[in-house]
Amino acid sequence: MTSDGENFVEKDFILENSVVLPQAELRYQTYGQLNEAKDNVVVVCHALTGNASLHTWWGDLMGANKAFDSSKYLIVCCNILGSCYGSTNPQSINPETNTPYGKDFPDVSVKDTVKLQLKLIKEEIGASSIKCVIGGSFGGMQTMEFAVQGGSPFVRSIIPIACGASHTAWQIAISEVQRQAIYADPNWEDKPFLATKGLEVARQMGMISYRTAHGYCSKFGRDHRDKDGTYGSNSSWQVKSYLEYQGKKFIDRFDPITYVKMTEQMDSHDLARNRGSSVAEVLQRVEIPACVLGIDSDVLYPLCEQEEIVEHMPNSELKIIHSNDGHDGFLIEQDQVNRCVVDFLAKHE
Ligand SMILES: CC(=O)SCCNC(=O)CCNC(=O)[C@H](O)C(C)(C)COP(=O)(O)OP(=O)(O)OC[C@H]1O[C@@H](n2cnc3c(N)ncnc32)[C@H](O)[C@@H]1OP(=O)(O)O
Ligand SMILES: N[C@@H](CCO)C(=O)O
Repeated sequence: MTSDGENFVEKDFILENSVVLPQAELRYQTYGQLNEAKDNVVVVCHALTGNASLHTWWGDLMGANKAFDSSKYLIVCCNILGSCYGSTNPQSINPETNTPYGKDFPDVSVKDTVKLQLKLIKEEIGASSIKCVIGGSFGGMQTMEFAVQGGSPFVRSIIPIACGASHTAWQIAISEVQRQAIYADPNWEDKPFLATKGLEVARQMGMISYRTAHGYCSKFGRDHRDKDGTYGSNSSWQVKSYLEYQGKKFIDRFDPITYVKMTEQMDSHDLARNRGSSVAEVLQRVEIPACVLGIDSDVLYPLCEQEEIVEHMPNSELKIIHSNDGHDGFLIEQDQVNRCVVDFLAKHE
């Protein structure tokens, strides 16, 4: 049984920074049914621009005997608080002003998103425990946070993919230049939802960081549009055309303020913040089984970050996804991801 997507609503939701969201809505979609013991829930967390419709972006992992087998599990895919795919976000109406929040949308952290997702799983879904939490990139950050915040025995296992224990200076830098592109748009000051040129450029930068030199060179080479093969002022590199296309496509599904706020939310990722110990100590306390997936060509969240997690988490193993395509390998190499998830879930039935 598949839901069309529903919203979990929490009144007066207190954020980590003490700001209160009068109405915090979280979009989610379910596949399958809760068993009698209420312990067959698999939670899937999506990446930066993803959504709760799991089948639209990880479809090859769904079906009989695959990772997300809805005849065995109740699969719950949760949106991120602040995302423009159905949850409360900068376009939502601020009940205090009856106008969209816009830039006044409060800062939401990964801890806040997971706090709300945990409430959804406990109060609305009614799970007695979660069999496994799985996610890549920003979804991996939420997965790690589930393990720490949800704790054992409620969260029984995790599969974080292509992420680290905290957002590093490298990742913050890459987020920041994307935000700077948006701030440089002439509309950002007074009509920020219309700062779409900046958003296009931000997405183009993102699309470079999600891939590799090898991937770009083998896909586009030095091809340009001039049919006669000459290079001149009217020619356009194929890679330029690709990035422009990706930028244009993106502004139909995202807005500049949400992009700024969502990338800032990723930057908040730090398992150790306000937990009175180092990242290593926090990881050492996560004793549940964990299968940590890294992509060998990922330049954005390099393998050393997944190795660090496995070094400290006592019951974890590292599996490597082989790809020429870098960070987006978790979306592209679906067969490899599927195999790792199926094997891990079978081992920890
Ligand atoms: C887990 C999550 O939450 S993320 C949610 C899903 N993420 C996304 O959708 C992010 C955006 N999409 C992507 O990043 C990618 O499409 C992936 C990862 C899903 C798949 O990657 P790929 O199959 O390698 O697609 P690729 O990056 O080549 O893009 C293909 C598109 O570029 C277009 N394209 C390719 N070359 C060119 C070119 N030279 N000029 C113009 N356009 C081009 C294609 O026509 C195609 O268009 P379409 O998407 O409208 O069909
Ligand atoms: N392609 C992914 C990359 C970020 O992990 C997205 O757009 O969400």
